[in-house]
Amino acid sequence: MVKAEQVHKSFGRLEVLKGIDLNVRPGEVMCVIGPSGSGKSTFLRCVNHLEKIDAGRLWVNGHLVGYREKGGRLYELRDREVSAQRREIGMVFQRFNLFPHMTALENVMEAPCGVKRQPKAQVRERALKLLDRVGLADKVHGYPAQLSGGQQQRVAIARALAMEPALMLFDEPTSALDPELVGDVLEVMKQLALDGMTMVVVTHEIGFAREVGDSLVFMDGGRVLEEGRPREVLANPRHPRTRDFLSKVL
Ligand SMILES: Nc1ncnc2c1ncn2[C@@H]1O[C@H](COP(=O)(O)OP(=O)(O)OP(=O)(O)O)[C@@H](O)[C@H]1O
Repeated sequence: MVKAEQVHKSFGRLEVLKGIDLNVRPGEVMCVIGPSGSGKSTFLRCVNHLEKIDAGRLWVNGHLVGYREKGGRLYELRDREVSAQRREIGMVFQRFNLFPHMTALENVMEAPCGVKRQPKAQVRERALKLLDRVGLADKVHGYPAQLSGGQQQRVAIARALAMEPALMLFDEPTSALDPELVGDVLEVMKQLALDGMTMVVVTHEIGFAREVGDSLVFMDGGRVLEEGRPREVLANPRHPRTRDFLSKVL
């Protein structure tokens, strides 16, 4: 589902990813932790075609990101090919990015996907089901300003799911929330994982990583310094930088 081989990415002279090797198999949940500026978001953005990698190879949902391989040569993808591949990926950000002038239902119905070509009644039906799935059946006509941060984030998750993605990316989805609202969002994410969704989750929620993650990755300085089963990494971090980081967040 996601396979990174020696992925490098720089912004000008700042090298942000310095040879990332990672593998997320179908149905797996990979949680990524690490200090601020370690390259976690940049990696997710590369997976979602929002940034171009400088070197290495990155496969997402079976496609080589950004390129088509033919006869041993690489050809850059056209915009519509990139769009088609991006529709197989749902992404949820720290900030919910909802349209403020649209209700929860309208926000989910607006999801950028092939669904748009379906009859409106069908799109609406599906959006209602998704809002029910994230526990917001009674809030479908609420505007973002009338919803709590946690409810807005659950609308954002429903909107990402409307594309029927094969892969969900979460970039610190609970960091902007008041502590008492975090649990509901994590519960929705846990349910998704139990339903078999493949997920990459950048998070500071160590409890979620321990309980739900199939693997835990520690990134620092643009490198993966440690990767393993969450319980093993958390109980017995091998790299001193992982140990140091965990001692601050646990
Ligand atoms: N578009 C950009 N242009 C220039 N520099 C960037 C850009 N995006 C990210 N960076 C820099 O790349 C580095 C890694 O940023 P990134 O957001 O990937 O880190 P992170 O581990 O997700 O951090 P945080 O936990 O604070 O979100 C930072 O130094 C950041 O300032």
